[in-house]
Amino acid sequence: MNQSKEQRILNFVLQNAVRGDPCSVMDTIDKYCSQKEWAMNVGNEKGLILDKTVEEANPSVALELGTYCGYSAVRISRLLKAGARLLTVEFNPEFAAIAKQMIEFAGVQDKVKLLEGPSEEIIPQLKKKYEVDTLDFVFLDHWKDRYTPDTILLQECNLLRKGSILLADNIIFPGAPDFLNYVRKSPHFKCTNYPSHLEYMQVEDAMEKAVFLG
Ligand SMILES: Nc1ncnc2c1ncn2[C@@H]1O[C@H](/C=C/CNC(=O)c2cc([N+](=O)[O-])cc(O)c2O)[C@@H](O)[C@H]1O
Ligand SMILES: [Mg+2]
Repeated sequence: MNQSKEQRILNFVLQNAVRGDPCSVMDTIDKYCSQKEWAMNVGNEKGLILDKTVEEANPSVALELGTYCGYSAVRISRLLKAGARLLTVEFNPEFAAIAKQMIEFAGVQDKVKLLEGPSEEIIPQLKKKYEVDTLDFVFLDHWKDRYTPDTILLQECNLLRKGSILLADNIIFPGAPDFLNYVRKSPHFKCTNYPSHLEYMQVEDAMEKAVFLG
């Protein structure tokens, strides 16, 4: 059975990146996806916005929705302080298996916990099953029509505290119009837009930061 694109990306990393070096893994994925096969990793341009936002949040507990191949899980976890952790959620078993290997190869497995399942089921389990009090940082990069319901669910589950930072990918392309409308109209969020470009393409995109005001 011929390999999936995601398997080809992982193999390229295993054969070309430096084991235990997160930057090498990120650069190798970016090289493959810009030169060989496009894939929906956040990429290096929007990745820098992600880096700055993670550094601003300096999270003890971070959540990512939509692990895919693990590119942003590696990107985020490499910046976490000692003892901090990233919980990343992925419901496609094939992608989860790829991401697990990517995270281990990068050497960040001690900081990352990959939770396999749909976000709508996992979010309500975070407090009791995964011993989360509140989330300091949330990266939204899963199906775009899930951004709003999951943001509401995070609030309903009391997982956000005053100052929790949400960062959403793909505000322009593919677009998350209902999410943008929701957070910008809500009195509970202070929003900032970061214009950028779609990963590996000369297409306009943007990220939106939404700080929870309590
Ligand atoms: N409710 C849920 N719970 C858990 N995992 C879930 C989930 N919904 C989706 N996922 C997973 O998150 C990833 C989806 C990303 C959608 N991004 C995209 O569709 C996307 C598309 C483009 N694009 O088309 O240019 C560019 C981008 O940067 C993109 O992020 C996949 O790995 C999928 O299995
Ligand atoms: Mg994305």
